Amino acid sequence: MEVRNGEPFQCPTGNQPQALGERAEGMETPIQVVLRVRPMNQAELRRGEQSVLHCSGPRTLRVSPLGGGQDVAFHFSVVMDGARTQDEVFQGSGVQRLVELALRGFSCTAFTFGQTGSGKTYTLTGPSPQGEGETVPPSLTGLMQRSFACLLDKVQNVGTPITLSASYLEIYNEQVRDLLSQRPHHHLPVRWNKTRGFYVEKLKAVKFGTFEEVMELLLEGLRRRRSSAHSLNEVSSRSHALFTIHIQCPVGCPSRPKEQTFGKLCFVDLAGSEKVAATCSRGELMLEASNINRSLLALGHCISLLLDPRQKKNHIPYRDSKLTRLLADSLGGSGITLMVACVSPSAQSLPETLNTLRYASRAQRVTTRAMPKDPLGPQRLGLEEEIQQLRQENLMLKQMLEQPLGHRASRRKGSRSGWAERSLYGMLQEFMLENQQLREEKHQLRSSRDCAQKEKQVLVQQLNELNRRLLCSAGRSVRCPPQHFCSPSLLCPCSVSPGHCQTPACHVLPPLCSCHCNQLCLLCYAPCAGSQLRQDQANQKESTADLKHYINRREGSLLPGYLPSQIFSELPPLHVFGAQTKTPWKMEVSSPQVQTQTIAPPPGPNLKEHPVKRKSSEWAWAHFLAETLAKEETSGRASQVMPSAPPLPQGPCSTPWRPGGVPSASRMLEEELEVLRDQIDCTLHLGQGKPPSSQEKHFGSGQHLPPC
Ligand SMILES: Nc1ncnc2c1ncn2[C@@H]1O[C@H](COP(=O)(O)OP(=O)(O)OP(=O)(O)O)[C@@H](O)[C@H]1O
Repeated sequence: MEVRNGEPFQCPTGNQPQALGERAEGMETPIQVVLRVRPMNQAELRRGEQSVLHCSGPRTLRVSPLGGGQDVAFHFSVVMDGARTQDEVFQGSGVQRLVELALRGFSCTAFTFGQTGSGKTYTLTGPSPQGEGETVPPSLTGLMQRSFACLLDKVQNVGTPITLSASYLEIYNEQVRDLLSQRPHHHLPVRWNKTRGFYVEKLKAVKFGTFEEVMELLLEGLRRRRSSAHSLNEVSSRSHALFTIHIQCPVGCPSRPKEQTFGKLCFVDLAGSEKVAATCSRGELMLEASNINRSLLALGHCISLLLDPRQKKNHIPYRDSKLTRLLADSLGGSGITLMVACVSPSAQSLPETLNTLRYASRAQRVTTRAMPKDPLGPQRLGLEEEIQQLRQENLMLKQMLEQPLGHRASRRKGSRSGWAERSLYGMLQEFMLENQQLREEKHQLRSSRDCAQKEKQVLVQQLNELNRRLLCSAGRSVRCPPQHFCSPSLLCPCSVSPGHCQTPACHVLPPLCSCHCNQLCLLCYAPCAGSQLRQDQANQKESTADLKHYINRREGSLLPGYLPSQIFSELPPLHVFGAQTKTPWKMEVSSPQVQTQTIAPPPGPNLKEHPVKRKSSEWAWAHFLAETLAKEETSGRASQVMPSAPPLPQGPCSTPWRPGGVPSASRMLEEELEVLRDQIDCTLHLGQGKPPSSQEKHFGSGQHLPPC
C-alpha cells in the first residue's frame, strides 16, 4: 500500500461511491462529492510556490495552514491528488454508476466547481485543443467523453432500441443560450411546469447513436462556448455550461421491463469563482466575473438551505439565478448528483481553495430523493381520474338503456322533475338508438323494394315472351327481321314496320271514343303516326291519365258479360301478311272501308314504364286475335284469306321458314288454328290466374320462359 505524508494511501479505483443510487428508490440519497487536486502548473512552479494540500487517504484531504499550525482535514467520498490520471478519475469518481442509473430512468447530474483555473474543464473534457482541428489525445479525454463511450457501450448491450439525444446550453451573463443552435446568441427563456419542473424553452435536442455523433455535438458546443484569457487561466470559461443526454428506454428494457423510462445524464461545467483583483479583470471580463460569482453565490445559498430539513420543506430560492433553476432537481429534487470539486494545491490559491472545500463539504450533506424520471406522471394521474369518471358515466348510461322503452317514455311524459332528471347525454343516447333502429328499418325496406323490382322485371320479361309467342303464333307466316327475331321485348308490328312515317297509323281496332287514347297503338301505346297525340307527345305535354283512360276503356271491353263480338263486329277481317309479301310486318285489313295500315313506330324505352298497361293490352290483343280467328274460321272466310296469306311454317316460329308447295291449305290452317288456340289459352290461363296446363307447370315464378 502506498504511503503519503506518513499515512497509508489507497488509490481510489472502481465505483468508490457505492452509496450512489444503491439506496431504495425514494429514499434520501446524499450528494456524492469527489475532490480532485490538480498538479502545480508551470506558472506556479516558476514562482516556487508550495503545495498546501495533502491527500492523507482515499477520502481525506489535509490542508496545511500558511505560516504553520495544525492541519485541517476534509473528508469526501473520494479524494484524488494531482498524480491521478484522467482514467483513474473516471474509474474512481463513480460516473459509471451515474450512467447506469440514467439508463434506469434516473435524472443524474455530474458537475464540477472550484475557483478559476482549478481544472474543472480539464476534468470534464480534457485539455483545450492546442489548435484548429486538433483533438484531445484519448488518454487525456475527460469524464464526458469516457461517459459517452460507456453509455453507448451499455446501450448496445441492452438489446432494446434506446433513443438518445443531446442538448448543450450555456448560461452567460444570466442568459441561456443554445450551443447547438445556429444562432447561439439567441436567448432562451427558462420556464417551469408541473410535469417537467424547470426547463429551457425551445432548446434544441439532437439525436445521436454513435460516439462520433455525440462527440461532434460536444465539440460544436465547446467551440461556441464563451471563453477568455486572464491572469490565472489562458482559456477561462466565462459561462456555466450544461451538456445533457436524454435517454428514452421503451417498455421491455431489462432495467424496467414494465414501463417506459426517460433517464437524463447531465454534465455541468461551472464557471470558476474568481477574485476580480486576482484575475485583473476589466470591462466585459469583470461583468462576466460578477455574474459568475453571483450565480455561484445563489447556488451556495440553496445548498446551505437544503442542509436544513425544515427549510428544505419550505422554500428554496432556486429562482434567484438561472443556474439554480436548472440545477434545482439535481440539488433538492429527485435526481442523483455527483460533484467534482477541483482545487489548486498552490498556497497562493489557498483562500479560494478553502472556500471550495467548505462549499463541497456542505454540498455532500445535501440529500435528494432519487426517483426515476417519469415526465408523464402527472398526466397519467389526470388520465386515470378521467377514466374513472368515464367509467361511472358509462355505467349510468348502460342502466338507462337497459330500462324498458315504455318506462322511459312514461318518464319522459311524466313530471317536470322527471324531464329534468334526464341529462342531455341521456337524450343523445336515446336519439342515437332510435336513429339506429330507423336506419335498420330503412335498410329492410330498401332491400324488399329491390326484391320487388327484380320480381317485376322477371314478370315483365315473361309477359314479353308470351307476347312474342302470341305474335309469332298470330303471324306465323311473317318472317321476323333477324335483328328483332330474338329480342326479349315485345315485337309489336309497330316496332319493325319500315316506312311508318309515310304510311297511315297502325290502328287495328276501331276508335271507341274520341279522346286521345284512340290515337295510340293498341300494342305498344305509341302514338300513331300522324296523330294529334303523337304531336302532343313530341311536345311532352301528354299526361299519363290519357293512357290510363285508354287502358280502362280497352280492358272494359274484356270484362265478363261484355261480348267481344260487340267490339269485333265493327272490325274488318284481319289478314296477316307473311314472308311472301314485300312488306312482311304490314297488317292488312280486308274491309273495304279500312285501308291497309302500317303499324306505328316503336315506342322505345317507354315500353317498360307501363308494365301493367302493357299487360292489359296484351290480353286485349290476345282476345282480339282469338276472336278474329274464330270469326274467320266460323264464317268460312278462311278460304278467302288464304289466297293472300302465306303458307304456314311447320314447327316453332324459330324454325326457318321454307317456301315451297302447300300439301293441303285447309288442313294446315286447321292445325295452325289449333296451335294458336292452345297458345292463347295457355296465355290466358297464366294471365288470369287460372291453373296452368300441364305444359305450363314447369315455368316457376321468376323464371324465364323457354323459347317458343
Ligand atoms: N489534472 C490536471 N493535469 C494537468 N493539467 C491540468 C489539470 N487540471 C488542469 N490543468 C490545466 O490547468 C489549466 C486550467 O485548467 P481549466 O481550464 O480546466 O480550469 P478551469 O477550472 O476550467 O478554469 P475556468 O474556470 O477559468 O474555466 C489548463 O491549462 C489545464 O490544462
